[in-house]
Amino acid sequence: MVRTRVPTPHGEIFLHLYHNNRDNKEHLAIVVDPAQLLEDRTVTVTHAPFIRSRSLNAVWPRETPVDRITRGAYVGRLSSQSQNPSDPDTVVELPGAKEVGGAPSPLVRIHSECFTGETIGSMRCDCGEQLDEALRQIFQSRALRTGDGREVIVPGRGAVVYMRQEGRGIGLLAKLRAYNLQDLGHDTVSANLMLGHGADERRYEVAAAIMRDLGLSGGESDPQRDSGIRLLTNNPDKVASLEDAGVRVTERVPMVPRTWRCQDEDNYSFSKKYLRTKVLRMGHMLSLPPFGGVESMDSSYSD
Ligand SMILES: Nc1nc2c(ncn2[C@@H]2O[C@H](COP(=O)(O)OP(=O)(O)OP(=O)(O)O)[C@@H](O)[C@H]2O)c(=O)[nH]1
Repeated sequence: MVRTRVPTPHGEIFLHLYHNNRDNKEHLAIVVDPAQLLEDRTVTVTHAPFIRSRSLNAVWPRETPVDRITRGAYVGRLSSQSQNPSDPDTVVELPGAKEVGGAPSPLVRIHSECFTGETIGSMRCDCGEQLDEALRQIFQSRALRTGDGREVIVPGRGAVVYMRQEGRGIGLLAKLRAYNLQDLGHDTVSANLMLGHGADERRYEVAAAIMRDLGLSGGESDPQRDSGIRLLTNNPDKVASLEDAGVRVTERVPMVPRTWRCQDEDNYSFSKKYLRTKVLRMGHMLSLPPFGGVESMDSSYSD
């Protein structure tokens, strides 16, 4: 596993790159945890547990300090406290302030690769905006009240686990073929089935393993410190598959498409069939907007 640090307009994020023995892909975790950057000691923010990779921090047999630095395990800039995943419970303190409780659980998005939506801005789907919106929400700070009545701003924290599962797992070439079938009038589910694929071929065991490695599975040995995660998704299969794989999801946070939030009917026309298919054929947990009319759905193919 390799980690690197990336400054962004929002702040800094850590990229963790994972290899695995299930598929031949390099999956990513995009980790937002301000505790990792904490150097200003006028405000002490510690979290329980830290979003910290177990496999990265483990010392490998016979590795030299240089080996550790190149694979990203060098953590010299961090405090000894923030390196220790068994630190005590979340405490947010200002000098003289009492303890602050109720810091929210980390916010996590399991995001599937979409070259067309994320890289070239295709409006056939909402994948690009979902990635941006997930990071925006993860970075979002919260105000909490201290025991002595003051407000403390707690920086947002969480992760995007970025899975290389292009086209719901069928790959880019098959997805482009599916687009051609969609242009002939079929919806996303039928197009996949006509190509001999499943409606959704994604699996989530590798994502769950990455979350376990980051301490985000809710499987901490001490239940007092185990806050579980809040998961950003509308997809019931994703929630069920992660829970089956041992991840404790304490809250599902919906992702409402931008065109629905902004009642942007013009741009909704590009993704209308895609979004309606998610709700009507894939069971995504969203209420359709009261505008945009009705697009005919395929019924000739079923799972
Ligand atoms: N096969 C196929 N895949 C698509 C299409 N459009 C986007 N995708 C892929 O769909 C995946 C995103 O999945 P979605 O079903 O949109 O959303 P989700 O991740 O299941 O659910 P949320 O967590 O609620 O966003 C990415 O891998 C995209 O590449 C399409 O028309 N056909």
